[in-house]
Amino acid sequence: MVATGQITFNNLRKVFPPRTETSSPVEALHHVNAEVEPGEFIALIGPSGCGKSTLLRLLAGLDQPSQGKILVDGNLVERPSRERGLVFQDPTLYPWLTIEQNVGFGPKLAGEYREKRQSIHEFIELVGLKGFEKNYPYELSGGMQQRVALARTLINYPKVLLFDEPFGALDAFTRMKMHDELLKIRERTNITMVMVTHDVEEAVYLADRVFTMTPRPAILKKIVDVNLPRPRRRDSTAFIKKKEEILDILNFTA
Ligand SMILES: Nc1ncnc2c1ncn2[C@@H]1O[C@H](COP(=O)(O)OP(=O)(O)OP(=O)(O)O)[C@@H](O)[C@H]1O
Repeated sequence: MVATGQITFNNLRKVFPPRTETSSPVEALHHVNAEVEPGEFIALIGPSGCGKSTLLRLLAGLDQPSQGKILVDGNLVERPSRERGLVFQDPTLYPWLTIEQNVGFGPKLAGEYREKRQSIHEFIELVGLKGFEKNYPYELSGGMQQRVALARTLINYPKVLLFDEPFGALDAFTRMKMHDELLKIRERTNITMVMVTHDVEEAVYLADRVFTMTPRPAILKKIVDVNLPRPRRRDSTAFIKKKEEILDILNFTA
């Protein structure tokens, strides 16, 4: 099987035009160059407003770079595609549809519901929601709703999964559980994952490499290889050292 989900950021720059006649253009990304290997887990971390979401939106094809380009498996990213699934902090499920119908919504629109019926159930099981197929979103906890959002994206068999602070609204215990679920899904699917996070611990727990970004205009300051064996222990000396290394790069004292 050919490994897919390789990403190239090539001299990427994004400048937003001035909002008013007296304001200046905002340079959100300044010549970002990087490669992501198929199946890699990348965390993007940096201060608020530094351009992390902008980078993710460009990768999703929701916006266009001012200069440079993004390639996925050698193909130019020009528009959104089911090959690049996006998961936000807010799961935005359809409240009037059951879990099964939410996950099957995309396939239904594409006229593929019958072919994908089995996959819909497999993905619901994969995210740990077997038995909740007929429930409605309001009957689920925040963490469970986020799992539905994940299953709804996975049903498209994306090559790349993009996360914008997906667990930011969850309590600490649920978040830790979701981390392990996500790593299990990655092991099973080998999908490349790119996650924007504010949480250094989350980045070190999940990622193979952490891209640290500077304040505006965001440049990739340093790429940190996490290089810790899995499963990772949050209380191990090596884990704590890695967190400190990243906090140092971001100019925070640990
Ligand atoms: N559509 C837009 N028009 C003008 N400026 C924008 C637009 N989108 C983002 N920006 C600006 O670009 C900069 C980067 O924004 P971005 O949302 O990417 O930051 P971020 O690192 O994700 O922030 P946070 O961590 O707070 O979510 C900010 O200064 C923001 O105000």
